[in-house]
Amino acid sequence: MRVLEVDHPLVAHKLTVLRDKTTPSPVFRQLTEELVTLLAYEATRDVRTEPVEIETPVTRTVGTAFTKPTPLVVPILRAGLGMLEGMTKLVPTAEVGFLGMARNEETLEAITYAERLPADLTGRQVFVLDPMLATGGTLREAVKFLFRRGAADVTCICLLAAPEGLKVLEEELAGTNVTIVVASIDEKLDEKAYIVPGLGDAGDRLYGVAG
Ligand SMILES: O=P(O)(O)OC[C@H]1O[C@H](OP(=O)(O)OP(=O)(O)O)[C@H](O)[C@@H]1O
Ligand SMILES: O=c1cc[nH]c(=O)[nH]1
Ligand SMILES: [Mg+2]
Repeated sequence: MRVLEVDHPLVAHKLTVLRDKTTPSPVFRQLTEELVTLLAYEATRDVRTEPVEIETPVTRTVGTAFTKPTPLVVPILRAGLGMLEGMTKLVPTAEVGFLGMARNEETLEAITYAERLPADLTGRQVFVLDPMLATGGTLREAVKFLFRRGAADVTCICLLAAPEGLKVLEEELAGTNVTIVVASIDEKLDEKAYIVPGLGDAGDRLYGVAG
């Protein structure tokens, strides 16, 4: 497993506004999209491509195209949905599948309540979108599920990660082809397993408090 913390002033600035508790939902949604586009630029560095011959107005030349099947993007509902637009802007030909997962706030166990993915992911490159990597339980289950379906490699794009959650993933996903791309590795988790300093509940800040 590889972890890449993206160090860029634009990322740091947008993240600061995102963390601010006075930032309202519409701005939060816009900034999430913008941050994902910046992170996706780094996260897609190893996307599979092949040479393609094209004709410019001047001459024939060889360019670059995505290898088929194109990457599969998997936002983890709810909060990951806020990252989808930012990703598909950059990779418009990607296919999109969905995983609905929620962390039980008492047991901290992640449950899967929805799944809409191709049955066979053999050899596929998958990009998982989830803004928060806290205890790591949600991403651990999501990534294991994708490998069981045959995925070749999985890149997770997150806004924030806690060191505790990264440690869990390092241990449980050791030796697998997983990359975590994150805007910031924060300090720690608090007693409710929220990321500190964090940004609060990403799903609630994007979409309002869930019933
Ligand atoms: O690393 P973990 O400890 O598993 O926590 C991280 C998960 O918690 C949040 O989702 P949540 O369960 O709040 O669902 P939501 O997106 O519907 O708000 C977040 O979006 C992650 O999916
Ligand atoms: O800080 C956290 C932890 C889990 N989920 C969130 O949305 N925020
Ligand atoms: Mg939530």
